[in-house]
Amino acid sequence: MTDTENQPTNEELQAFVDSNFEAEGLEFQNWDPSDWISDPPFLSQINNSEFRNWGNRLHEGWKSLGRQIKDDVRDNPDLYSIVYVPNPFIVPGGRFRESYYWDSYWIVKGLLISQMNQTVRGMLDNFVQMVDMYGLIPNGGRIYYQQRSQPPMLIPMVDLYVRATGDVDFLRERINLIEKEFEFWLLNRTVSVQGHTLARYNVEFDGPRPESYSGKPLEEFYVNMKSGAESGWDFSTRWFIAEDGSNVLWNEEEGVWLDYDMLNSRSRNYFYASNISPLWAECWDPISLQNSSVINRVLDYLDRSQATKLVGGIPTSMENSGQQWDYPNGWAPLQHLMVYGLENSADPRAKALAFDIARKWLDNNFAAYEQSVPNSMFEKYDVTSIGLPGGGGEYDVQLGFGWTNGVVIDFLNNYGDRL
Ligand SMILES: OC[C@H]1O[C@H](O[C@H]2O[C@H](CO)[C@@H](O)[C@H](O)[C@H]2O)[C@H](O)[C@@H](O)[C@@H]1O
Repeated sequence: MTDTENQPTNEELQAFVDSNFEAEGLEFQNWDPSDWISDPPFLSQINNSEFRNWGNRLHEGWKSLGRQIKDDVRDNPDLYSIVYVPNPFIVPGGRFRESYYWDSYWIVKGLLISQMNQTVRGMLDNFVQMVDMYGLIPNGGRIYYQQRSQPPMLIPMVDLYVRATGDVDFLRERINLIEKEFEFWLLNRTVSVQGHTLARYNVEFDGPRPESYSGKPLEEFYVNMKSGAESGWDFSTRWFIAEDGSNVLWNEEEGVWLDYDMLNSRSRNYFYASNISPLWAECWDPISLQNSSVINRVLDYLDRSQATKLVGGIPTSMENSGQQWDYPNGWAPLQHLMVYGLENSADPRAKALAFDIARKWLDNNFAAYEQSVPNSMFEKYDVTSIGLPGGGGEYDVQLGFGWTNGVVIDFLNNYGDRL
């Protein structure tokens, strides 16, 4: 910096990086998962032979997305940006070469169907260790992600694991740290609205996101950007209109849960695929919301929104902003939340819609897989067509792809006998 009077050119910066940093990926060693089996039982339940072969390829894909951190990172952590964790894990893929917190829920879902229980156990232990080290689970497994988390999925992940394996001792032995993560959210990410406690994403650190430096010197801007990233929806018009915020979220006029604008004390009437996530989380109050009518009202809302009419799945929003968490992109986790929110309601009309969304999503992902060379799974898809990856935002669409593969394996497992 002295040589360049604190004004290095891009070329000088690149030359410094090349001569002082190792190439990417050298923090890992080979890993051959010992719990990987050929021909896991879920494949035999898939009637369509093309889908069965595809499911098999995705099951094989866990090996190429698996990573084990080498011992030198443990011994010399200051030389690396990756957070040392002892157990192997599955990464999303592409530019995302570390573990990601909320992505792992859908990865775990797929791994359990692939019967890779030991891998899941290790991944959960890694997360529990991060809670112990940092008091929260960082957005991703890099030291520069320590200031913020992502949608809190540790408890749902442990729930998936314990239900699949019956390993209650695992939970018993780690319950204190699992509770510690829950307390982090209660203490640091809640606000009181109309006498209710609401959770929100809120990262009160200034400075730009370290992984995506842009140089705009505005503290509030940075806090908003990081809070958006903590939501996992970086970025979307959902965060650009006003601040985001049971009963406070339920909107009686629309018949659905909406984001809440705390500045203006009112609902924000925009379609987001997350609007029906209370159905998935089963956290709505059947008594005050009159159980029987809620599902019908939500189905009518979805019908009016037009979001269920697109050929390739559910869009993230209906705003075409050029951001990646907006129309016309569909993301695997949002399809999954929508499908199981509807499926678990046990209402016949809702279950039919759940199947329709799952089928459209599979058709879209499969066509894109078949049409790409080499055959690829994508981070997101365009849901206004069949067979095209999504786009927009601050980086090119990534291939791999952890949560996409997990959701496809889950849909094939659940609906494969009807496809
Ligand atoms: O699939 C991994 C994650 O990918 C996106 O976000 C990540 O990249 C952003 C840009 O570098 C970064 O700001 C963010 O914090 C990362 O998580 C996606 O938006 C995430 O939902 C996803 O977990």
